[in-house]
This record gives sequence, structure tokens and C-alpha cells, in this order.
Amino acid sequence: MNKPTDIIEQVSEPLPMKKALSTLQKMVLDHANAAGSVSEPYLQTFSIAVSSTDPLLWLHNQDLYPKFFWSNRKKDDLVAGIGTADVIEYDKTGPNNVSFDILQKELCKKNPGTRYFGGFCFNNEQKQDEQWRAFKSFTFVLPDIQLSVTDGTHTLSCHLMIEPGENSEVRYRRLLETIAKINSSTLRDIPPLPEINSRSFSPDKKQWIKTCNQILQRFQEGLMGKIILARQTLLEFNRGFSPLLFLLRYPFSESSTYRYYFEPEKNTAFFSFTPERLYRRKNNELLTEALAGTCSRETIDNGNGDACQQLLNSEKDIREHKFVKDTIVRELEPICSDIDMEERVRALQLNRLAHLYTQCRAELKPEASNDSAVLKTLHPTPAVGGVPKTKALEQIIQLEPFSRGWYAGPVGWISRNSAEFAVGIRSAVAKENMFYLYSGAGLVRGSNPESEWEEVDQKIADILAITRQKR
Ligand SMILES: C=C(O[C@H]1C=CC=C(C(=O)O)[C@@H]1O)C(=O)O
Ligand SMILES: [Mg+2]
Repeated sequence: MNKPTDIIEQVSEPLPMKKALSTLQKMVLDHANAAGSVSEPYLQTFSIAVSSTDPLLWLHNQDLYPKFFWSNRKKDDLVAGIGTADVIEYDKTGPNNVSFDILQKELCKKNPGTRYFGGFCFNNEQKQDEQWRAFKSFTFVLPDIQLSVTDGTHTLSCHLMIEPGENSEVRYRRLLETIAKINSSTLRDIPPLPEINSRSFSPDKKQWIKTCNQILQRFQEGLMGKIILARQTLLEFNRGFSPLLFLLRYPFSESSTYRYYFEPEKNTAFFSFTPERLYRRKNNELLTEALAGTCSRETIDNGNGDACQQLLNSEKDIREHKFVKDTIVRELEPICSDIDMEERVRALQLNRLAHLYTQCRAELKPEASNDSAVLKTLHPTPAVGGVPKTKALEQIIQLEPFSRGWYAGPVGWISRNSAEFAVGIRSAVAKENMFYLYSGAGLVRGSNPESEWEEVDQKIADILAITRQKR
């Protein structure tokens, strides 16, 4: 057998889904007959062009788990995946750096020429609330089957991982059974969401204001420069349903956000509509950014004002942004040979919000051209943590009345030489009929607790609007 990743591709005109599935089965079967044993992890990828299919609808029509979905901001890289050909996961409390190293080490062993999709919790030192149980400290999945859309080209692939000492025949048989379970129907029926029974906030507004004032006092004492405090909004629906409905109903065509979804068990999922990239790496080339400082259209001139202009003139938001920008540059210095952070701050217009935004390109030193080094350096930026970092992280655990789980953690994909991680904000974790929404706001000297409460409301407004759609 060849090593370590074999890519078996059938080059043909795009086939309709049903035909593509049966052709994939044939390709797998042909290789199953030549199977042998392996001395190191061996990965096979089979792929075939398939005719245009909406990956979210396709995912919605499947009844296999886990499920995931990824779309980058430009929407030229979409992937829907199901099942596990392989998983790299970890579930012990401890420093984030340990998690990053473990993922890196396991990935190196497999050296995959294809992508694993997953995420990390925000702070693995924190004991997590029950709704996060299925997500673990981190989970990265190589799916059995995936439908990807890259630059408009649709590809159906399946993966097969054989570990040393494993019976490869069993693996092939299992994969063939999984392909046989794929539903090729293109049903477009997207049911409305059920009714909401109750909604509650943690902390409530009174407690939020009290905590913010405590923090403002710390700023006065010169103990801290910035901290991001988050809120949890709990929605209780009158019955359980597929959280994927939130993605199917998200008005994404108008917004330049990532869309991330991971459903490890049926109806238990984490999803995020985040505008924020943590980084994109290709070999030693790194792209990252500072995104912090917010203005919502609704809050100026009844929605008629220019949120971008307002933001560029806001001294408090510029300062809030600068903490992130300066920290990124300072922390990248030891691991980069070249850093090019944009001088000028721009405003980025989203659906209802605008953010201050600066892009950064950097070249990683050879010894730091790996994702563990980059994750340790960048996560969490002061767009979700604070300054100084360690102090802010301690305060977050002490002051927030819930655990963050994967909220604000790195979510995305990783492979042998490249990776892309978004920051899992504007997110929710769903467990049957309970949906926990998370969002936060950066506090700096001069922040107004009431306005920060409203800023968080605006940040989850896109998700909440979906619950009000009638059909
Ligand atoms: C922490 C969040 O947003 C961050 C990203 C952009 C703007 C932010 C702000 O202006 O406070 C936050 O730092 C969140 O949405 O949960
Ligand atoms: Mg802000």
C-alpha cells in the first residue's frame, strides 16, 4: 500500500448524486479487494465530481452522526461532512497548550493530505457545564463522507483510515455500509422552528451592570486594561429539533461571516456565525486580524446612520481595537520573521453591525511553522480574552456565571500543511429543546455597562431573528 495519504479520484463530468454514490461504492470496492495490513496509519481518500447540490440541504437530509458544516467568509470553501473515518479528541481538564500540543502530535503521526474539522474549548482549565459534555476539550473529525464546494466545484469524497494492526477488510465494509445509508434525495422541506416556552439571561441585566462596574473599578486601579465579558441567553423550545435549522434559515447571502456547525450527537450541536478569523496558515504564511470595536446600525438615527463612520470616530472603540492589534503584533514577534500589520484601521460592515478591523500578514519562522505554535500564541486574542491575558482569563472564570465551553474557542480545520480557524463567537450550543446562546463585549476604561449589554443583544440578534421566522 502507498503511504501516507492516497488520493483516488475519478475524473469525469459531474454525476448526479445517486450515480456519484454508486460510483464511489465501486471505487471503494475495487480497493477493498487489494487491501492488506499497514505498518503506519494509512489514509485513503476517494473522490468524484458531483452535480450542483446545496451542501446544507444535503446534510439536513442525512440521518448519520456526527455531522459538521464549514463555510469560510468568502463562501468559496464549503464542506458538509458526516460520520467518522477518524477522530482526534481529548477530554481532560488542563492548560490549552497541552490540548494544542496533543492535536499537533496526533496529526503529525497521521500526516494527512486532507482536512480534519473541529474545535477547541475556550479555556480548558475551566470545568464545563453539562451541555458541553459531547464536545470534549477538543474534537477533530475526518468524516466518512463529505460534500465540498470549492470555487463552485462540487465534490463528493469518502475517507478510509487504517491503523496498524487493524483489520482493513472491516474498515472497507463499514465504509461501504455508510455510503449505502446516504440519502440522495434533494428534498427542500425546511420546517419552521418550534415555539419558545421561555427565555432567560445569565447574568441578568442587574448583575451584568454590577460586574461591569467592578471591572471598571479594576481599570481605575490600573490592574487591567481590557476584558471581554460574555452573556448566556437560554431559550427553551417546546420540543427538540435539529439545530441545523438555524443554518438553513440564516440569511447568510447578505453577510460575510463564517458558518460553523458541529453536531456530535443527534440534536446536540454547537454553531457559530462568526465574522472573526483567528488565522489562516499555509506552510509558513500566516494571515490573521484584529476585529474589535462595534457599532450597530439600529442604535444610530433609527437605522439610517452610517455605523462605519460612527465607529471610525469613536475614541473608545478605537482604543478597544488597539488592544487587540498591538497584542497580536507583540505576541507574534517571537515566532515570526516578518509581520505586516495594516497601519490604518478599517470598518467592516456586517448585517446589522459594523466592526473595526485590521488585517495582518506574517511569515512564520521555520520552527514555528505549525499550528500548535500559532494557536498557543494567538488564542485568546484580546477580542475575546483581555489584557493582561492571564489575569483576564482568571477574571472571566470568576465573574461569568457559566462556563464558556467552545464559545470563543478556535473552530475550523487543520491538515498537514495548512489550517484555518475562526473564533467561535455569536454562537450557540443546543441540546434537544434547550439552546444556549453566547456573545460578549470588550470592556475598556470608559465603557458604559448599559451600552455593552445592548451591544451583546445586537451581536446575537441575527440568531434570535431566526426564532421569529414564521415559515
Ligand atoms: C466577543 C465577541 O465579539 C468580539 C469581536 C468583535 C467585537 C467585539 C467588541 O466590540 O466587543 C468583541 O471583542 C462576541 O461577539 O462574543
Ligand atoms: Mg465592543
